Amino acid sequence: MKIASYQMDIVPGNPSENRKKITMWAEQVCKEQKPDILVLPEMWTTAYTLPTLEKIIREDEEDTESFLKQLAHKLNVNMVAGSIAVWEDGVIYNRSLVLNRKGDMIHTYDKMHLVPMLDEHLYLKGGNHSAKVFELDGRKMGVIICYDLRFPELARSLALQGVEVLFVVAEWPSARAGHWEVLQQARAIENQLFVVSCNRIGTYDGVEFAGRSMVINPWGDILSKASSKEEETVHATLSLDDVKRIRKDVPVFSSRVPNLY
Ligand SMILES: NC(=O)CCC(=O)C(=O)O
Repeated sequence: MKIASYQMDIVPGNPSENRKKITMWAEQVCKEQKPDILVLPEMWTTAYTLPTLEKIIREDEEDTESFLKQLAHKLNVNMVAGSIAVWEDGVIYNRSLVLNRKGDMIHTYDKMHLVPMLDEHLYLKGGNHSAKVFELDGRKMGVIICYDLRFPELARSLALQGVEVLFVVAEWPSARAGHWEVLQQARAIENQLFVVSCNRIGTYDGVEFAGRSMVINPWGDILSKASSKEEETVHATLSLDDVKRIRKDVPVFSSRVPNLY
């Protein structure tokens, strides 16, 4: 299974420019590499333009969900389309979207842990539905959003639902870049699954973002990793049978004693 993760800079508060960037990138990467899954970062239509987010979303002249459906269908590619700010019933959610090759929206997830360090809780509402598994090309996967990475219980609950690939879509700041790398490896090792991340680069409102998007195998090895400052695509081919093999060699799941903790 071939992955292409787009470590991009985001034009703040300008959904149409960001849609254009993604169209150009997706068309090129699909033509040259023929990936099975494209991955985008967190809040890629707007960046963290939190105080003006509602205005930006309401004035956006195109529906991003329809845009993504058309793109996935046209390119015959699955998309873990990062997350976007969605205005619904008077509140804003940070919502992750997943589409299959036919352009069907097969999964959504609203970020449940809002990040206090970026004041997200002052402007957004946290999701109150548990994270669920989705299937792309017949394999079980899950997606979490940025700060969610700090909560091992969430990744474990997805692993227990059978997830083999965990996507982490992010706008993770450089100030905590060390945590970004180690936590991804920890989630991959403890849950014996692939971790595929997509972080943004660039700076907004004085915050510099860390890049370093990566793909990690279920043993914890980094298969592919982007730089900290450049727009680039992280490519990797996932051998999904490694999940079963590693879980057999180190049988963590059958050694658990959840009644004791
Ligand atoms: N966008 C985010 O959720 C950032 C998370 C973060 O800065 C951290 O966990 O540290």
